[in-house]
Amino acid sequence: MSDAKPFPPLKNDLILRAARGEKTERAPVWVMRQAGRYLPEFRAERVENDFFKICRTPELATKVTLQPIDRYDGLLDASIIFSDILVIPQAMGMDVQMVPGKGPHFPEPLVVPADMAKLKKDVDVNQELQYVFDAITMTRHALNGRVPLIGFVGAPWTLMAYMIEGGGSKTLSKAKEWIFKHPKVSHELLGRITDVCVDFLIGQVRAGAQMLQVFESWGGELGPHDFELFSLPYLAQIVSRVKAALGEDAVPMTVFAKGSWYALDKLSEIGYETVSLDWTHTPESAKATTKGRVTLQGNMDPNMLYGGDEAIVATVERMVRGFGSTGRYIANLGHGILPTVPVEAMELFLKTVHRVGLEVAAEEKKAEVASDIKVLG
Ligand SMILES: Cc1c2[nH]c(c1CCC(=O)O)Cc1[nH]c(c(CCC(=O)O)c1C)Cc1[nH]c(c(CCC(=O)O)c1C)Cc1[nH]c(c(C)c1CCC(=O)O)C2
Repeated sequence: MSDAKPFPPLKNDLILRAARGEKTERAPVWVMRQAGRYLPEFRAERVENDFFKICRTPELATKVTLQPIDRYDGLLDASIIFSDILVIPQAMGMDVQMVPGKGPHFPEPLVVPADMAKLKKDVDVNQELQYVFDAITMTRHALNGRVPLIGFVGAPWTLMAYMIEGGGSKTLSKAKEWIFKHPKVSHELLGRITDVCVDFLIGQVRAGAQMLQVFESWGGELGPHDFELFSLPYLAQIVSRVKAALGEDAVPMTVFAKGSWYALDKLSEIGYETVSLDWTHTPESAKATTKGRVTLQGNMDPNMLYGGDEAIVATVERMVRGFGSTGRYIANLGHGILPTVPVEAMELFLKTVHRVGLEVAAEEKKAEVASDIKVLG
C-alpha cells in the first residue's frame, strides 16, 4: 500500500463527527439506496449494463456512486459505494442474478443443510471481492474529498435468509425452518458468513471506506428471543472483530436492524457508534432508550416521499426537531429510497433537512448562550 496515491483531503466530515458524538454545525444527511433506480441517470446506465457488471467494473461503480453526489450537489453529506449485500453469497460460491423488475434470484439456493458443502470454505476476500475494493479506492479518489465514503455488508441473518429463500420472500418460512429445526447448522452457517463479513469490512476500510454500515434488513422478521440468538451475537462479533483488527477508532460503524425496535437498547451497547432506525420509533422514545450511548440515524418513512411537499416538510420538521440537530444525529430515511420516488421529492427532503437543521442549531446555540448568561449572572 506504500506506493498508493494518497487520498484527497476531506472537505466535509460532518457525518464522521456526528457518528463519533462530536457537536456538528447541523445534522448531516444521506439516504439509504441513494444511488439507484429512482435516478434517471442510473436507469440509463442499467439499459447498457447488467446490475452485477456495474458492481464488478470499478469505473462504472464509481460513476454510479457519484450520480447522487453530483445531482444533489452540496446537499448530501456522505456517499455509499455502489454494490450489493449479495456479493457475499457470490463470494461464497453461489450464483446470484438480478432480474429486472423482480429483484435478486438464486438459481440454486441452499435447500437442505447438506447443501452447505457446496459453499466455498475459507473465502479469500482479496480474491473474490477485490473488485469492490478497487471500486472503493477509485471512488474515494473521484470524490475528491467532497464527502466521506461509506462501505457496507449485509448482516449474517439477512444473507442466510436470502441464501435459503433464493430471493425475496413474504414469510421467510424456509430460512425459519432452518433456524428452528436445525439451529446448530444454522449457527455454523451464520458463523461462516460472519467470517466473510469481517474480512470484507476490514478490506473495505483498507481500500478507502471511511465509515461502515451493516444492513440487517430482515431483523424484524425475528421475534426478540430469536433475534438475540440468531442476529445479535453476529452483529456484535462483526463490530468487535473489525475494531480489533483496525483499531477502536479507525472508522465509525453503523448497525441497521430493520424492524427490530425491541432490540434498540441491546444494539446501543455492542460497540457500534451509530444505530440506524426505521420509522417505528419516535425521536423521544429512541433517545430515552439509547441514553446518548450512540448516534441515531434515520428515520422518515420512505413512502413519505410520495406524500407531497407539505407532508415531507412537516415530517422533516418533526424529525430534525425531535432528534436535535447538533449532536449524535444523522438524518436519513427509515429504509431505502423507493424506485418510483420523484427526484424532486428527494431534493426537497434534503433541502428541508439542511434548513431545519440550521434553524435548530441556531436555536440550540441561543439557548446555550442564555443559560451561560444565567450562570454568570
Ligand atoms: C436487502 C438489500 C439488498 N441490497 C441492499 C440491501 C440492504 C438495504 C435494504 O434493506 O434495502 C443494499 C444495497 N443495494 C444497493 C446498494 C448501493 C448503494 C446505495 O445504497 O445507493 C446498497 C447499499 C444497490 C442496488 N441493489 C439493487 C438495485 C436495483 C437493481 C436494478 O437496477 O435492477 C440497486 C440499485 C437490487 C436489489 N438488491 C437487493 C434487493 C432486494 C434488490 C431488488 C429490489 C431493490 O432494488 O431494492 C438486496
